[in-house]
Amino acid sequence: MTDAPADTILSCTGLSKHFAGIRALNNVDFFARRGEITAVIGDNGAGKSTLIRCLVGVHTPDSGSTTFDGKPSAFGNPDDARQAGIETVHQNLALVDELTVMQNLFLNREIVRRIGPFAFLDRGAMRREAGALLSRLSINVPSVKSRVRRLSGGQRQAISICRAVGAGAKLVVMDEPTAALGVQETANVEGLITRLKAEGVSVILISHNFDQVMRLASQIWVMRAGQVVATRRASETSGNELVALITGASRAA
Ligand SMILES: Nc1ncnc2c1ncn2[C@@H]1O[C@H](COP(=O)(O)OP(=O)(O)OP(=O)(O)O)[C@@H](O)[C@H]1O
Repeated sequence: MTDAPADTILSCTGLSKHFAGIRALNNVDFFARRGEITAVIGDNGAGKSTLIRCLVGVHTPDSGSTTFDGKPSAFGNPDDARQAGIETVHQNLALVDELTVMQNLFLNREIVRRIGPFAFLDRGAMRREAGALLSRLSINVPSVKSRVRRLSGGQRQAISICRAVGAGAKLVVMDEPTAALGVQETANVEGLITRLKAEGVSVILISHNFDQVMRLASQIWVMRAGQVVATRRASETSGNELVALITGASRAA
């Protein structure tokens, strides 16, 4: 493959993974550059999610090596990846419906104030920080006190992404972030992804939406049957070429 460039934030070499007779990943080399949006595309079952899950500690690869932020990174579980600065925004959003926007943003990283031997949740500080984060990322929700179950799909997706940024992610991995959204909400979430990039956050985006990939990504990786079959700068490819690479009509590597 193309050698990983100096500004690589995450990479893997020779990554393989099988499940009970299915070779889901076969000797995959991949990299994502710092501060860029990197897309991974491919047909159903191509191995996109398995690749991402191996990179963020959900699956243990059978073989191969990975690096993150300049260091070897064999994450044993997603918490280790999170500690290192990788947040994953899943298709089935991990938000708690009955909690407020603020509570979701600070889930498992609540701000605590200590007075003598006592510890209190500092709701004022969390409200202020939540408000500042939403406004910095131009996310519109009725209030930080709104229950997440009252929000639209696009607002919920935005809160998930916002939580990743609030947690200090250097890299946010998104698996089909707009698959369930309408046109306007998709545009809002795409705007947010672009703002992450402007803030210097690196993004890996799995998407079936070619137009979206061409609009957002700088580098596009194409997978087929568990392998990377091509990688392209978005500026040097076209929707037609990507379709040909995905289906195997083009064998260019
Ligand atoms: N936990 C698992 N157990 C068994 N097989 C699995 C598991 N996860 C993935 N696979 C298989 O591995 C292959 C790659 O699946 P993967 O989900 O990575 O593809 P994908 O490109 O993300 O597809 P999609 O776009 O449909 O999500 C498929 O054949 C899939 O059925």
